[in-house]
Amino acid sequence: MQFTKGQLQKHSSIPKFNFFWIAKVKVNTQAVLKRAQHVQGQKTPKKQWQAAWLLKAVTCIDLTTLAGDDTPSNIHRLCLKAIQPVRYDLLKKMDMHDKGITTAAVCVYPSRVADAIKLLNAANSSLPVASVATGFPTGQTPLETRLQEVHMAVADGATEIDIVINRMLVLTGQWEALYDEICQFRQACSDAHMKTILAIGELGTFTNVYKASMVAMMAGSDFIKTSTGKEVVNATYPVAIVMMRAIRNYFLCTGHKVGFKPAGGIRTAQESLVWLTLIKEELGNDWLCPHLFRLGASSLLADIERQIYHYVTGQYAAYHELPMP
Ligand SMILES: O=C[C@H](O)COP(=O)(O)O
Repeated sequence: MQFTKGQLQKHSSIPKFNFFWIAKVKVNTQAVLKRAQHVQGQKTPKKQWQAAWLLKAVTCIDLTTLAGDDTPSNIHRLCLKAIQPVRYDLLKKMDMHDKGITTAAVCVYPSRVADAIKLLNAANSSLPVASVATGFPTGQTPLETRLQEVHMAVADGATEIDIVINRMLVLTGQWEALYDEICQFRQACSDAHMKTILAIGELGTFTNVYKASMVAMMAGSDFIKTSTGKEVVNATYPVAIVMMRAIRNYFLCTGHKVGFKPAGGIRTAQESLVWLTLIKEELGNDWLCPHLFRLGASSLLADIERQIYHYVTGQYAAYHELPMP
């Protein structure tokens, strides 16, 4: 299940930096923590409803590999898994084999974009290739280098770019400079879908997370994303609530829907159900689709397929029965 270019929402004109939207913000930490605790304690769907939600989660995954030892061969295996994320016979038993279920995208380093494009073209697949860029994961390279990286990933065929923000600009309160930098990334992305990674584990406070979310959206991000997966703290529910409230407020102010991508440390099917519940409750059903919600994960799919196997067969799969990339 893929989205077309037409479904990707682009800001028709990038709104100007509006200091008023962030000037007096103060996040109520206790209220956020209480809400996060509540959502984790809620019951999640069971039986066939759980299986349906898990398939929905699969279609929202950016299947990721971001490792120093990535090679063309593991990128090829990743792409094949993204094209057929759940075993055909399991989908057939669920009568879902002809529904075009794929992950939302594959996500790789810029140097591996060409490998992914090559395999996907050979497999006649139009699955999007996302690439991290801008000095991922720290963003600590000169601006020119970061911009060049975006240009190169786009030139190699990435249609989605996951940029990282400059945390120094957040921690020193330089909001307008942060806006200017993200606007430059937006321009460099051209028609590519831009997901802005806040690296929430390094922003210090919930208030900074809210402000950075707002600035990233003002600068034309299609998605805001929690983390690189390389920080000590990655996707957490309290931070997600702060980011989702920023998305909601931005929508109320502008009428523009920005997507949300939690990433980093999401490994179990049960967690994916909590994420889907949270997005449904905080932002509504419109966000329950790959063009407004992604799960950035390298190993989540393995557990989801395992749970689907259990739902279909009543047994847990041995490792060799569900090969992973
Ligand atoms: O953007 C995706 C993350 O880097 C994946 O993190 P993970 O390996 O903890 O699933």
